[in-house]
Amino acid sequence: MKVAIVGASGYVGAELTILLARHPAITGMHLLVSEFSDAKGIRFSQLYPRWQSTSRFSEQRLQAFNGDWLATFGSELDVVFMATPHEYSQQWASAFLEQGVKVIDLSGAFRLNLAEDYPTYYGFEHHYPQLLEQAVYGLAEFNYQQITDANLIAVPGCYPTASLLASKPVTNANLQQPDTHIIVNGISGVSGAGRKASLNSSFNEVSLTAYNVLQHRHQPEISQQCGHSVIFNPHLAPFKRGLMATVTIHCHEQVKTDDVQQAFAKAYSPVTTPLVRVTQQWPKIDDVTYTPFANLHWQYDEDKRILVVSCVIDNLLKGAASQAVQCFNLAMQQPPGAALFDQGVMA
Ligand SMILES: NC(=O)C1=CN([C@@H]2O[C@H](COP(=O)(O)OP(=O)(O)OC[C@H]3O[C@@H](n4cnc5c(N)ncnc54)[C@H](OP(=O)(O)O)[C@@H]3O)[C@@H](O)[C@H]2O)C=CC1
Ligand SMILES: CC(=O)N[C@@H](CCC(=O)OP(=O)(O)O)C(=O)O
Repeated sequence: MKVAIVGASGYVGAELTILLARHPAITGMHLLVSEFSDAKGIRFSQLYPRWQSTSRFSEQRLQAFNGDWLATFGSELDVVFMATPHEYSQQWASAFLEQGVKVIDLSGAFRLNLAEDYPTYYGFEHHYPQLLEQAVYGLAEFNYQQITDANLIAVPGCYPTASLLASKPVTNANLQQPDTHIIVNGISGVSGAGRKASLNSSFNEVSLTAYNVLQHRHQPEISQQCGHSVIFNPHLAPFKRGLMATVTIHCHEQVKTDDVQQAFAKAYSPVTTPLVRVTQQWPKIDDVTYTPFANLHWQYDEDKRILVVSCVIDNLLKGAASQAVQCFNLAMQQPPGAALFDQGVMA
């Protein structure tokens, strides 16, 4: 199969380049950047020397992407991965779909159901409401059937991935008290903000802080996918990679510890969902960085009917690139662990 990665110079695109190079079914890969990118024409390994001589496509040059490129090379592609800004993904996805290319988009351009939410949460008008209807949400552990049949896959955001892995077993089993909010406290490393320089993500400026409280674009995404009202408090922390979401859920009066146990056992098992591990202790970010795994642990107070679930992921892998590869494997009828793990161990 032949694939392209648009945004291959960015953090997420670079992780994808390395993961997909390990994929046995991929025979060709185009690495693309924006038309006026500083990275245009240079080799991937010059930008990311860590991968020099270690990966199949790392000596390839980054090419400028535009309409001419698409007209010349689009028809030879099976799948395009868009690791680009939201507005840019929104603008280009339909052109790939028209050429018969499956689109796996890692931005937020196709994650929300309603076009009218885009100006509020993303700051632009959405011009493709029909694609919002068509897009399948790529949370692989829950939407595997729809992903298998999809042409346009919206890979979840990093915070929503950890938040939903923690909360969906509970909301799918209807254990939550209806007239309450699910409260999500999220903490992300700085790579969550992407590679581009900005004052807020510069080394001397970052110190643990809440940000975008009550207005972050991931709040409607989490709420839409778990079907319950959510309060989302994101925090930025001074480490490079990794993300934790700790979720507090008020359960209804019939809920016992056994019900919670059964809800998580139904959602996750080492055989059917090997990338999600329910652990015996509270998970740490270092348990999962540089891996495609999500680790989670929960505790329930039967008297107060309060359930707390904490989930950790690598924001660039399970929160983006490796989850996109899970979607690729489902959509292209590949083994679920291809390029990701072999019997539970990183490939
Ligand atoms: N970082 C994270 O933890 C996560 C990020 N995401 C999403 O993934 C996407 C990529 O994020 P990330 O890698 O962090 O961001 P980066 O800023 O690191 O990379 C962005 C990439 O997009 C390219 N790009 C920018 N503008 C254009 C354009 N007009 N045309 C074509 N390419 C363009 C850049 O290339 P160049 O500037 O060289 O042209 C670069 O390769 C974003 O939508 C982000 O929201 C999703 C989940 C997690
Ligand atoms: C630390 C940090 O800045 N994180 C990013 C989230 C990155 C991500 O996963 O989200 P999208 O794909 O929705 O952009 C933020 O809060 O905007």
